[in-house]
Amino acid sequence: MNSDNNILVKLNNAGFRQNNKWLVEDVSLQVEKGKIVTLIGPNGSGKSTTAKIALGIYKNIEGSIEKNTNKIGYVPQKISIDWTLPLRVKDFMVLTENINDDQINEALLLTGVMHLKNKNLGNLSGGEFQRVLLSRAISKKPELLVLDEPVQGVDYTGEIALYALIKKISDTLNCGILLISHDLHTVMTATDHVVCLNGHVCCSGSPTDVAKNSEYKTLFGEQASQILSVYEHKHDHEHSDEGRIKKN
Ligand SMILES: Nc1ncnc2c1ncn2[C@@H]1O[C@H](COP(=O)(O)OP(=O)(O)OP(=O)(O)O)[C@@H](O)[C@H]1O
Repeated sequence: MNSDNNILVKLNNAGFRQNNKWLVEDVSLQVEKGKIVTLIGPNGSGKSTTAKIALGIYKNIEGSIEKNTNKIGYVPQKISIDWTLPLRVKDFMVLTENINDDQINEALLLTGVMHLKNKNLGNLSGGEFQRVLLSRAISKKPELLVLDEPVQGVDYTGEIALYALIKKISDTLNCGILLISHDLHTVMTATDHVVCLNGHVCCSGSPTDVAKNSEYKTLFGEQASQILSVYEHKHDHEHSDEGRIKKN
């Protein structure tokens, strides 16, 4: 899976400056088919800017970007909707995407919200709305999916379910996902590679490696790395030569 053929987008020392200010600089990362790469970092650390660089939204970037697909789905961080207008889910889906009813149905089925197809957008819960946004983004079966904080307005249980759904989408469509998240706790469960930003790349690697990294601990506090204990396999015993368990 790690061959160059699988690389969907690659940033090489990429950065973006505006009005003589670096929004983010020197970011190198790649997203491959079927893999989830997560950007974490404090507010204003350049996560959305990095996602927009990967999407090719900014011109005149520093460094370079290699994009090997144009089949891209995007859930932006902010979306402006006039909530007073009656707008059904199925109408919303076709507002920006040229898709037919079969594509709408397939996307809504995958995200588990088929039953909301004729519901008014304004009546959805936070979690339901995020699923509709995901449905719209996957309706054309993208190879690359960029999700900027897709668990906004969702409670803790809902967050876990949404991250599980994102993993399911990655597995089902075999698409690469660039995910932005504030949520260190749940993100650890469904990501292959983490890039920790603070205007530049502070550290990157597997979730376990990043959580142990001293720069990560400085940014998020010692407590943040303790969350890993929930996920790490605690080997509290030894095995005898015959494979039997010897308690420590
Ligand atoms: N269009 C813009 N013009 C000028 N500065 C900008 C612009 N967009 C973002 N910035 C600044 O660039 C920096 C990085 O912003 P960015 O939105 O990428 O951070 P972020 O990590 O996604 O933040 P958050 O977690 O708060 O969403 C911030 O200091 C922000 O104020």
